[in-house]
Amino acid sequence: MTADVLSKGPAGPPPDEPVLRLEAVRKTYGSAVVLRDVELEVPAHSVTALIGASGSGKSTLLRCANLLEEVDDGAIFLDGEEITDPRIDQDAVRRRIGVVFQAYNLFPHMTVLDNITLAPRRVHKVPRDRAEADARELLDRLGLAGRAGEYPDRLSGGQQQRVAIARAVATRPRLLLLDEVTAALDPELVGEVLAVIRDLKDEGMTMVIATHEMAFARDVADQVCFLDAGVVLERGVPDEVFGAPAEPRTRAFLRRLTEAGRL
Ligand SMILES: Nc1ncnc2c1ncn2[C@@H]1O[C@H](COP(=O)(O)OP(=O)(O)OP(=O)(O)O)[C@@H](O)[C@H]1O
Repeated sequence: MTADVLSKGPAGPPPDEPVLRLEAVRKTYGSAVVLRDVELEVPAHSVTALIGASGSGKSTLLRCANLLEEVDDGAIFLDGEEITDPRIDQDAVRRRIGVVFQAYNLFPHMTVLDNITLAPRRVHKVPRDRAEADARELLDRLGLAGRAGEYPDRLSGGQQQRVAIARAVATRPRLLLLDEVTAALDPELVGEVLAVIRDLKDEGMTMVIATHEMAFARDVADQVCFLDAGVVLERGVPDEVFGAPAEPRTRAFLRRLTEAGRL
């Protein structure tokens, strides 16, 4: 898919406007500062990987971007529109952002097909026939053809997570946020989920991915941001951040991973 196909025409944002932009974002929980002056730009059709130790603020950043958390200071823009403006219609913003978490959060009493078509039909008012045809096509692409009528508990963790990703992209979001989507999976199921994310990248989906899968981040990301205690300490293309990190704390983080056999 080309940028032309996805652009919003004359009324849309300027072509060089990042899909997501964070300006001096600060987030606290009580007296703890969890995000500190975070700046981030996510260009259209690019993948940003957020890496960093547990507790460094990766999930919080994603939750702020999706307005699940209120920022204390700074501003967040989606296609150039400030979404942290209190006058904004938050539901309308969330309709433009897909989110997938570590826990798949599928509705257990609904079939795979109903899980995927619920938001397109109820929220986006897509007619049932159309929503179901789109969902079946998606399932096909994600290697889940024939699973439409199953209930989630009949599927493996990897299959459930692929359904969760299908559900998130069924509404054709402008931006997809993925938070540790392989963390709950058995190691042998991780690859199938990562393959799906790689396919979405190839189709031009703009994504921000919080991950502990360093090899994947290095392989799939256009930009890697290393978070350390709520600060984006280092950012760059994967070869810079992984190959020649400038900051001692990035080097120490990567060394720990190497020693643990995870890099
Ligand atoms: N709702 C909350 N209330 C209070 N503190 C919170 C809350 N959510 C997160 N925190 C704290 O904010 C900090 C950042 O957490 P966050 O989940 O964003 O880190 P993370 O980098 O995503 O970690 P992980 O890799 O383990 O998922 C942590 O110290 C965490 O304890």
